[in-house]
Amino acid sequence: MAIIVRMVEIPKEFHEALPILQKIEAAGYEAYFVGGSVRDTILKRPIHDVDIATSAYPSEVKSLFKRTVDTGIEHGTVMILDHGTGYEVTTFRTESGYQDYRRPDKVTFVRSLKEDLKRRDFTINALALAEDGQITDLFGGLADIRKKIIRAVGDPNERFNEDALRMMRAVRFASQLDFRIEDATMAGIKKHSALLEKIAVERSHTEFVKMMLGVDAENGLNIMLETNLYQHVPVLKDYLPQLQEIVASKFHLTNEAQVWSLLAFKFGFSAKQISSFLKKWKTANKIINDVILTTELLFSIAKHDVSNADLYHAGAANVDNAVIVTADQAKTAGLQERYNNLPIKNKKQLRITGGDLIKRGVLKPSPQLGKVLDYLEHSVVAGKILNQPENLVNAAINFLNED
Ligand SMILES: Nc1ccn([C@@H]2O[C@H](COP(=O)(O)OP(=O)(O)OP(=O)(O)O)[C@@H](O)[C@H]2O)c(=O)n1
Ligand SMILES: [Mg+2]
Repeated sequence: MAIIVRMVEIPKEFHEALPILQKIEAAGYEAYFVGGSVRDTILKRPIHDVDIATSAYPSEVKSLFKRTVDTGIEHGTVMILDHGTGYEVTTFRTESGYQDYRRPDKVTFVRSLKEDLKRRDFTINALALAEDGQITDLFGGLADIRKKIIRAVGDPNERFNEDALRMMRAVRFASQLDFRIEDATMAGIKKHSALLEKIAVERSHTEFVKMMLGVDAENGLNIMLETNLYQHVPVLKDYLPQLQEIVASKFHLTNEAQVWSLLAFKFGFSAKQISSFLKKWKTANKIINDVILTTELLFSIAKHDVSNADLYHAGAANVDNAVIVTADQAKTAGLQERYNNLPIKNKKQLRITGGDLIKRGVLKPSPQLGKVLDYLEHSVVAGKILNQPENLVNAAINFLNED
């Protein structure tokens, strides 16, 4: 049955898991490495999760090993802890139902590798690697990797109806791997783009961010526009001209905060708009905060008017973010150095405390105290007062006298 196209050397990331495959095979079943790790092996890309598929049923897998955990038993996944850090082994399966466009109503365990590979999303993800280095390629995945093509396994319409997230995965792989999406697959995405709305925002979020961080993100974003996928994720549909502008620019982002900051800046969003935008995308609060600070700094950079207070307020990480998003050395020259040379980086570095001011009799405990400390903080950052206890005390006294 198997069309064996190629032998590869088993990468070191798989070595620890080899005894698992050998044990399953010694018991008379089949076992393979599958999924993204096989694709990445051939592409010589770093391997993260190692997935194993087998013809043995979950109960049979469990009987072969001492320590197992039912991590996803209802869809056939058992984690094996006998060898190394723990590996997930999933029984070959077919899926049916998909009434909600995201998960099958029914999973059927099968003994045939072919049936298992047939239900996978793209040919490049439908390869199986045996313990001896043989690759089973039933759908032309190896040729597609060589030609840098993302092609649905079988009928793209069926694949996208089964799981609409796969449309975002296609775009993400196009960007991450610098691949082209094959015509029928592309047509399938155009036709079914609206199904993306059935998918939990968190899942689209993950794929969107991975896409924007890929080597060919401009192309990924462009495919979202061409296929109308952008109309079926939160907020983007109202900003086509701005998105086209981003597509036409060159950007190389390195973290999630930068992704959202680039969009928020181009969309001209205020802090309040950023917050509402990113809540719709279910973004973590820490990221929202960084995006607000980075975007504010981006506006100052665009106006060629960056004060020390702006840099101080943004903080080191967001100064770096703004420099990367701006992607124009002429506009950001010296900003990071200016940040590093700020007299203080946060309020705690002020060489006087509220308690000190009270002890020295500058003022009594009162709401005034906070105002005085804010004034000292801002004046030190602006370079108007030296961060030395005596200078700070004198400045506090003057401030109170003027007030
Ligand atoms: N919607 C999906 C998700 C996954 N898969 C299959 O399950 C494998 C593992 O899925 P996952 O780890 O989510 O993706 P990877 O392709 O491994 O990509 P990554 O490198 O990002 O993990 C995929 O390769 C693919 O064969 C699928 O057919 N449809
Ligand atoms: Mg994976």
